[in-house]
Amino acid sequence: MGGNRYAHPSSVPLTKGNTRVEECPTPLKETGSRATAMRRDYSNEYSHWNSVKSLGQWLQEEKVPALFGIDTRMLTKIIRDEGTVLAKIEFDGQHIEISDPNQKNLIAEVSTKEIKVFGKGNPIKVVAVDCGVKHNIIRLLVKQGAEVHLVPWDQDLLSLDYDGLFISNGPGDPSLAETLINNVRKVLESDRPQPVFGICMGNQITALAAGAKSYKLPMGNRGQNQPVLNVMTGQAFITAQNHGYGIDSKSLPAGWSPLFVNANDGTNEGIMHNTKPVFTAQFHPEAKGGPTDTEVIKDFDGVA
Ligand SMILES: NC(=O)CC[C@H](N)C(=O)O
Repeated sequence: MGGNRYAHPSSVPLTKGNTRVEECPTPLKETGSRATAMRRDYSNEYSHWNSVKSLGQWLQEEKVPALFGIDTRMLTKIIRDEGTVLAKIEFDGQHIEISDPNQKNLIAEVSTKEIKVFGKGNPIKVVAVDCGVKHNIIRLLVKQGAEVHLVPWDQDLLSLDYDGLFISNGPGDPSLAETLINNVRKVLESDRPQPVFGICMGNQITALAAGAKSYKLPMGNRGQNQPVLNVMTGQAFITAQNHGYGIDSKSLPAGWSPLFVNANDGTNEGIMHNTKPVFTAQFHPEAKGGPTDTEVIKDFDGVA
Protein backbone atom coordinates (compact mmCIF):
# COMPACT_ATOMS: atom_id res chain seq x y z
CA MET A 1 0.00 0.00 0.00
CA GLY A 2 3.01 2.28 -0.21
CA GLY A 3 3.28 5.38 1.94
CA ASN A 4 -0.33 6.46 2.06
CA ARG A 5 -2.43 5.17 4.96
CA TYR A 6 -5.52 5.21 2.82
CA ALA A 7 -4.08 2.58 0.53
CA HIS A 8 -3.21 4.63 -2.49
CA PRO A 9 -1.01 2.37 -4.60
CA SER A 10 2.41 3.83 -5.24
CA SER A 11 2.21 3.05 -8.94
CA VAL A 12 -1.33 3.92 -9.83
CA PRO A 13 -2.81 1.47 -12.32
CA LEU A 14 -5.25 3.03 -14.71
CA THR A 15 -7.87 1.20 -16.66
CA LYS A 16 -9.58 2.14 -19.84
CA GLY A 17 -11.65 5.27 -19.67
CA ASN A 18 -9.41 7.02 -17.17
CA THR A 19 -10.77 5.15 -14.16
CA ARG A 20 -8.08 5.01 -11.55
CA VAL A 21 -7.77 3.19 -8.27
CA GLU A 22 -8.28 5.87 -5.68
CA GLU A 23 -8.08 6.09 -1.93
CA CYS A 24 -9.79 3.35 0.03
CA PRO A 25 -11.79 4.27 3.14
CA THR A 26 -9.71 2.08 5.45
CA PRO A 27 -6.09 0.95 5.23
CA LEU A 28 -6.48 -2.56 3.88
CA LYS A 29 -3.45 -4.55 4.92
CA GLU A 30 -2.86 -2.73 8.15
CA THR A 31 -6.31 -3.27 9.59
CA GLY A 32 -6.92 -6.62 8.01
CA SER A 33 -10.22 -5.20 6.81
CA ARG A 34 -11.83 -7.11 3.99
CA ALA A 35 -12.23 -4.36 1.47
CA THR A 36 -13.98 -5.15 -1.75
CA ALA A 37 -14.06 -3.58 -5.18
CA MET A 38 -17.31 -3.58 -7.13
CA ARG A 39 -17.83 -2.37 -10.64
CA ARG A 40 -20.65 -2.30 -13.11
CA ASP A 41 -18.29 -3.23 -15.90
CA TYR A 42 -14.64 -4.16 -16.16
CA SER A 43 -12.33 -3.99 -19.11
CA ASN A 44 -9.47 -6.48 -19.34
CA GLU A 45 -7.82 -4.24 -21.91
CA TYR A 46 -6.25 -1.19 -20.40
CA SER A 47 -4.65 1.46 -22.52
CA HIS A 48 -3.93 4.55 -20.48
CA TRP A 49 -0.45 5.94 -21.21
CA ASN A 50 0.38 5.93 -17.53
CA SER A 51 -0.78 2.40 -16.69
CA VAL A 52 1.67 -0.15 -15.31
CA LYS A 53 -0.69 -3.05 -14.60
CA SER A 54 -4.35 -3.90 -14.79
CA LEU A 55 -6.78 -3.16 -11.99
CA GLY A 56 -7.36 -6.92 -11.70
CA GLN A 57 -3.63 -7.61 -11.22
CA TRP A 58 -3.34 -4.94 -8.56
CA LEU A 59 -6.39 -6.21 -6.66
CA GLN A 60 -4.99 -9.74 -6.75
CA GLU A 61 -1.64 -8.57 -5.40
CA GLU A 62 -3.40 -6.73 -2.60
CA LYS A 63 -5.75 -9.67 -1.95
CA VAL A 64 -8.85 -7.55 -2.47
CA PRO A 65 -11.84 -9.52 -3.76
CA ALA A 66 -13.68 -7.89 -6.62
CA LEU A 67 -16.96 -8.32 -8.44
CA PHE A 68 -18.11 -6.90 -11.71
CA GLY A 69 -21.32 -7.05 -13.68
CA ILE A 70 -23.09 -5.62 -10.63
CA ASP A 71 -26.00 -3.20 -10.90
CA THR A 72 -24.25 -0.56 -8.78
CA ARG A 73 -27.20 1.82 -9.13
CA MET A 74 -29.41 -0.73 -7.37
CA LEU A 75 -26.83 -0.99 -4.56
CA THR A 76 -26.70 2.79 -4.32
CA LYS A 77 -30.46 2.89 -3.85
CA ILE A 78 -30.31 0.35 -1.00
CA ILE A 79 -27.57 2.29 0.75
CA ARG A 80 -29.41 5.58 0.15
CA ASP A 81 -32.59 4.25 1.76
CA GLU A 82 -31.12 2.07 4.52
CA GLY A 83 -27.98 4.03 5.40
CA THR A 84 -24.62 2.28 5.78
CA VAL A 85 -24.98 -1.51 5.65
CA LEU A 86 -22.44 -4.25 6.25
CA ALA A 87 -21.91 -6.67 3.40
CA LYS A 88 -19.80 -9.70 2.55
CA ILE A 89 -18.91 -11.67 -0.55
CA GLU A 90 -18.84 -15.45 -0.23
CA PHE A 91 -17.58 -17.95 -2.73
CA ASP A 92 -19.63 -21.15 -3.03
CA GLY A 93 -18.99 -23.41 -0.03
CA GLN A 94 -16.61 -20.96 1.68
CA HIS A 95 -18.59 -19.41 4.49
CA ILE A 96 -17.10 -16.31 6.13
CA GLU A 97 -18.25 -14.48 9.23
CA ILE A 98 -19.36 -10.93 8.77
CA SER A 99 -17.22 -8.54 10.78
CA ASP A 100 -17.98 -4.95 11.68
CA PRO A 101 -14.84 -2.77 11.49
CA ASN A 102 -16.60 -0.12 13.54
CA GLN A 103 -16.40 -2.32 16.64
CA LYS A 104 -12.60 -1.94 16.66
CA ASN A 105 -10.38 0.99 17.56
CA LEU A 106 -8.87 1.16 14.06
CA ILE A 107 -6.73 4.16 14.97
CA ALA A 108 -4.53 1.91 17.15
CA GLU A 109 -3.96 -0.37 14.17
CA VAL A 110 -2.87 2.25 11.67
CA SER A 111 -1.01 4.76 13.86
CA THR A 112 2.78 5.04 13.75
CA LYS A 113 4.54 2.93 16.37
CA GLU A 114 7.39 5.39 16.87
CA ILE A 115 7.84 9.18 16.60
CA LYS A 116 8.81 10.34 13.09
CA VAL A 117 10.13 13.80 12.18
CA PHE A 118 9.41 15.60 8.89
CA GLY A 119 10.82 18.97 7.75
CA LYS A 120 13.70 18.80 10.23
CA GLY A 121 15.09 22.23 11.05
CA ASN A 122 11.91 24.13 10.16
CA PRO A 123 11.11 26.95 12.61
CA ILE A 124 7.65 25.91 13.92
CA LYS A 125 7.42 22.66 15.87
CA VAL A 126 4.11 20.88 15.31
CA VAL A 127 3.24 17.67 17.13
CA ALA A 128 0.88 15.70 14.90
CA VAL A 129 -1.06 12.81 16.44
CA ASP A 130 -1.16 10.01 13.86
CA CYS A 131 -4.67 8.55 13.72
CA GLY A 132 -3.94 7.36 10.15
CA VAL A 133 -2.64 10.63 8.73
CA LYS A 134 -2.85 11.46 5.03
CA HIS A 135 0.64 12.33 3.90
CA ASN A 136 -0.53 15.42 2.07
CA ILE A 137 -1.34 16.98 5.43
CA ILE A 138 2.26 16.45 6.56
CA ARG A 139 3.52 17.84 3.24
CA LEU A 140 1.40 20.99 3.59
CA LEU A 141 2.41 21.55 7.22
CA VAL A 142 6.09 21.19 6.25
CA LYS A 143 5.56 23.58 3.32
CA GLN A 144 4.14 26.15 5.73
CA GLY A 145 7.36 26.00 7.78
CA ALA A 146 6.58 23.29 10.33
CA GLU A 147 8.93 20.65 11.69
CA VAL A 148 6.33 17.91 12.09
CA HIS A 149 6.75 15.35 14.87
CA LEU A 150 4.35 12.55 14.04
CA VAL A 151 3.50 10.73 17.28
CA PRO A 152 1.61 7.50 18.09
CA TRP A 153 -2.11 7.85 18.81
CA ASP A 154 -1.70 7.05 22.52
CA GLN A 155 1.28 9.36 23.14
CA ASP A 156 1.05 11.47 26.29
CA LEU A 157 0.78 15.01 24.93
CA LEU A 158 1.16 17.17 28.04
CA SER A 159 4.82 16.21 28.42
CA LEU A 160 5.74 17.30 24.88
CA ASP A 161 7.12 20.68 23.81
CA TYR A 162 5.49 22.18 20.72
CA ASP A 163 4.30 25.37 19.05
CA GLY A 164 1.13 23.71 17.80
CA LEU A 165 -0.75 20.44 18.25
CA PHE A 166 -2.42 18.75 15.28
CA ILE A 167 -4.78 15.75 15.39
CA SER A 168 -5.11 13.88 12.10
CA ASN A 169 -7.82 12.16 10.11
CA GLY A 170 -8.28 8.42 10.63
CA PRO A 171 -10.55 5.41 10.23
CA GLY A 172 -13.33 4.09 12.44
CA ASP A 173 -15.47 5.16 15.36
CA PRO A 174 -13.83 8.12 17.19
CA SER A 175 -15.39 7.25 20.56
CA LEU A 176 -13.30 4.05 20.73
CA ALA A 177 -10.02 6.00 20.94
CA GLU A 178 -10.38 6.65 24.65
CA THR A 179 -6.70 7.09 25.49
CA LEU A 180 -6.36 9.80 22.85
CA ILE A 181 -9.57 11.54 23.92
CA ASN A 182 -8.31 11.64 27.52
CA ASN A 183 -4.87 12.92 26.46
CA VAL A 184 -6.42 15.71 24.39
CA ARG A 185 -8.78 16.55 27.25
CA LYS A 186 -5.74 17.01 29.52
CA VAL A 187 -4.26 19.45 26.98
CA LEU A 188 -7.52 21.41 26.73
CA GLU A 189 -7.85 21.59 30.50
CA SER A 190 -4.19 22.53 31.01
CA ASP A 191 -4.61 26.04 29.58
CA ARG A 192 -1.51 25.61 27.43
CA PRO A 193 -1.43 28.60 25.08
CA GLN A 194 -0.36 26.71 21.91
CA PRO A 195 -2.99 26.26 19.17
CA VAL A 196 -4.74 22.96 18.56
CA PHE A 197 -6.04 22.03 15.12
CA GLY A 198 -7.71 18.83 13.91
CA ILE A 199 -8.96 17.45 10.61
CA CYS A 200 -11.86 14.99 10.29
CA MET A 201 -11.12 12.39 13.00
CA GLY A 202 -9.20 15.28 14.60
CA ASN A 203 -12.42 17.30 14.77
CA GLN A 204 -14.26 14.40 16.34
CA ILE A 205 -11.54 13.64 18.91
CA THR A 206 -11.24 17.31 19.91
CA ALA A 207 -15.02 17.61 20.28
CA LEU A 208 -15.22 14.40 22.36
CA ALA A 209 -12.34 15.66 24.53
CA ALA A 210 -14.25 18.90 25.04
CA GLY A 211 -17.25 16.87 26.25
CA ALA A 212 -19.42 16.75 23.10
CA LYS A 213 -21.05 13.62 21.68
CA SER A 214 -20.38 11.77 18.42
CA TYR A 215 -22.83 9.59 16.50
CA LYS A 216 -22.93 7.41 13.40
CA LEU A 217 -24.32 9.34 10.46
CA PRO A 218 -27.12 7.46 8.68
CA MET A 219 -25.37 8.45 5.44
CA GLY A 220 -21.72 9.35 5.52
CA ASN A 221 -20.53 12.47 3.76
CA ARG A 222 -18.07 11.50 1.04
CA GLY A 223 -16.90 13.07 -2.17
CA GLN A 224 -15.38 16.29 -3.38
CA ASN A 225 -18.32 18.68 -3.62
CA GLN A 226 -19.77 19.01 -0.14
CA PRO A 227 -20.89 22.59 0.55
CA VAL A 228 -19.78 23.98 3.90
CA LEU A 229 -20.53 27.32 5.57
CA ASN A 230 -18.24 29.11 7.97
CA VAL A 231 -20.72 29.94 10.74
CA MET A 232 -18.71 32.97 11.87
CA THR A 233 -18.33 34.70 8.49
CA GLY A 234 -21.09 33.17 6.35
CA GLN A 235 -18.48 32.25 3.73
CA ALA A 236 -19.27 29.12 1.70
CA PHE A 237 -16.72 26.51 0.55
CA ILE A 238 -16.92 23.46 -1.64
CA THR A 239 -15.04 20.78 0.29
CA ALA A 240 -13.68 17.24 0.05
CA GLN A 241 -15.00 14.83 2.68
CA ASN A 242 -14.84 11.20 3.77
CA HIS A 243 -16.51 10.50 7.07
CA GLY A 244 -19.23 8.28 8.50
CA TYR A 245 -19.45 9.75 12.01
CA GLY A 246 -20.48 13.21 13.10
CA ILE A 247 -20.38 15.51 16.11
CA ASP A 248 -23.68 16.67 17.56
CA SER A 249 -23.23 20.47 17.60
CA LYS A 250 -25.94 20.77 20.26
CA SER A 251 -23.87 18.68 22.65
CA LEU A 252 -20.94 21.14 22.60
CA PRO A 253 -20.35 22.40 26.16
CA ALA A 254 -20.25 26.06 27.19
CA GLY A 255 -17.20 27.84 25.82
CA TRP A 256 -17.32 26.02 22.47
CA SER A 257 -19.10 26.86 19.20
CA PRO A 258 -19.67 25.21 15.86
CA LEU A 259 -17.25 26.79 13.36
CA PHE A 260 -18.42 25.13 10.14
CA VAL A 261 -21.72 23.54 9.13
CA ASN A 262 -22.67 21.35 6.14
CA ALA A 263 -25.04 23.28 3.90
CA ASN A 264 -26.68 20.07 2.63
CA ASP A 265 -27.59 18.17 5.78
CA GLY A 266 -26.80 20.69 8.54
CA THR A 267 -24.25 18.37 10.20
CA ASN A 268 -21.27 19.70 12.09
CA GLU A 269 -18.18 20.50 9.99
CA GLY A 270 -15.84 21.85 12.66
CA ILE A 271 -15.70 23.46 16.08
CA MET A 272 -13.82 26.25 17.86
CA HIS A 273 -13.13 27.30 21.40
CA ASN A 274 -14.58 30.73 22.09
CA THR A 275 -11.44 32.18 23.65
CA LYS A 276 -8.53 29.77 23.04
CA PRO A 277 -6.83 29.06 19.67
CA VAL A 278 -8.49 25.66 19.22
CA PHE A 279 -10.32 24.98 15.97
CA THR A 280 -11.07 22.03 13.72
CA ALA A 281 -12.45 20.98 10.34
CA GLN A 282 -14.55 17.88 9.72
CA PHE A 283 -13.89 18.22 5.99
CA HIS A 284 -10.47 17.80 4.37
CA PRO A 285 -8.96 21.25 3.74
CA GLU A 286 -5.83 19.56 2.35
CA ALA A 287 -7.86 17.94 -0.43
CA LYS A 288 -9.58 20.99 -1.83
CA GLY A 289 -11.35 20.94 -5.18
CA GLY A 290 -9.70 24.20 -6.26
CA PRO A 291 -6.28 25.73 -5.56
CA THR A 292 -7.03 27.92 -2.54
CA ASP A 293 -10.62 27.16 -1.45
CA THR A 294 -9.97 25.91 2.05
CA GLU A 295 -6.46 26.84 3.10
CA VAL A 296 -7.27 26.34 6.76
CA ILE A 297 -3.86 24.75 7.37
CA LYS A 298 -2.27 28.15 6.69
CA ASP A 299 -4.37 29.68 9.46
CA PHE A 300 -3.09 27.03 11.87
CA ASP A 301 0.57 27.61 11.01
CA GLY A 302 -0.13 31.35 11.16
CA VAL A 303 -1.12 31.19 14.83
CA ALA A 304 1.35 28.44 15.83
N1 LIG B 1 -11.54 10.87 7.32
C1 LIG B 1 -11.69 10.72 8.62
O1 LIG B 1 -10.86 11.14 9.43
C2 LIG B 1 -12.92 9.96 9.05
C3 LIG B 1 -13.22 10.06 10.52
C4 LIG B 1 -14.09 8.93 11.02
N2 LIG B 1 -13.45 7.66 10.82
C5 LIG B 1 -15.46 8.95 10.35
O2 LIG B 1 -15.73 8.11 9.53
O3 LIG B 1 -16.26 9.81 10.65
